[in-house]
Amino acid sequence: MIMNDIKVAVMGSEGVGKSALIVRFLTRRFIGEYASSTECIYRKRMSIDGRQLNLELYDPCSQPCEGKSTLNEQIHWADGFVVVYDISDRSSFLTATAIVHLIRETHLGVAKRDRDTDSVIFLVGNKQDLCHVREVDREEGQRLASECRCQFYELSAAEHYQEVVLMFSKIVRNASLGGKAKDRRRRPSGSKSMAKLINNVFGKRRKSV
Ligand SMILES: Nc1nc2c(ncn2[C@@H]2O[C@H](COP(=O)(O)OP(=O)(O)OP(=O)(O)O)[C@@H](O)[C@H]2O)c(=O)[nH]1
Repeated sequence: MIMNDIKVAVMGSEGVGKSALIVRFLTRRFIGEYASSTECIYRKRMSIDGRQLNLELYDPCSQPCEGKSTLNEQIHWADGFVVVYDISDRSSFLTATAIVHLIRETHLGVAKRDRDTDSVIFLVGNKQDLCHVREVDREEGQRLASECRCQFYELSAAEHYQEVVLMFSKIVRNASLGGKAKDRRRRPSGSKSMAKLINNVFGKRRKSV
């Protein structure tokens, strides 16, 4: 049986809940405090539309660490992108905006050949359960998604399970359909973190919940 490798990068500024979303998807659990001091790739075997897929999920670490990949390397590596912000943190939305634009720019050349690129960038407003301290309106997320031709979700890794699973399943399916059995690219590796630079530019603020 032919196995397809699907690579999905989960991106966004520190503390938006990237690890929480991934862990929710992979284990069904919400793990509140999750120590992630290294970037890592999670692997999962999935069956989508009767096809067997090997999913690789890339979870960057926001702290500087040895051998960390750059945002550009992550973008080149991945077939699909989940760009996460925290609806209660406006600066994380600015970071997500910058990342989405960077992905669009990087993939523009590819997009001419491959029209499916639009369906492989998912913009996710996480921590929907914190809507009483919301700083980013749902409409703003929707607007960015339609401007940049991404799919849009508001979710809560803390409270939703089905929605999180559906979101990941959908991006894996879309990435596998767009897949022109990509010439396998290198794994993310490198030294400088573009994510860090973007965070610095927008001046991030860590919020306790
Ligand atoms: N209320 C609420 N808190 C959440 C949610 N998702 C994550 N958190 C909390 O947000 C904090 C950061 O979550 P992480 O999953 O570590 O975020 P991250 O984006 O992986 O962060 P880094 O690894 O530092 O990049 C933790 O305290 C989580 O418990 C959510 O949906 N709702």
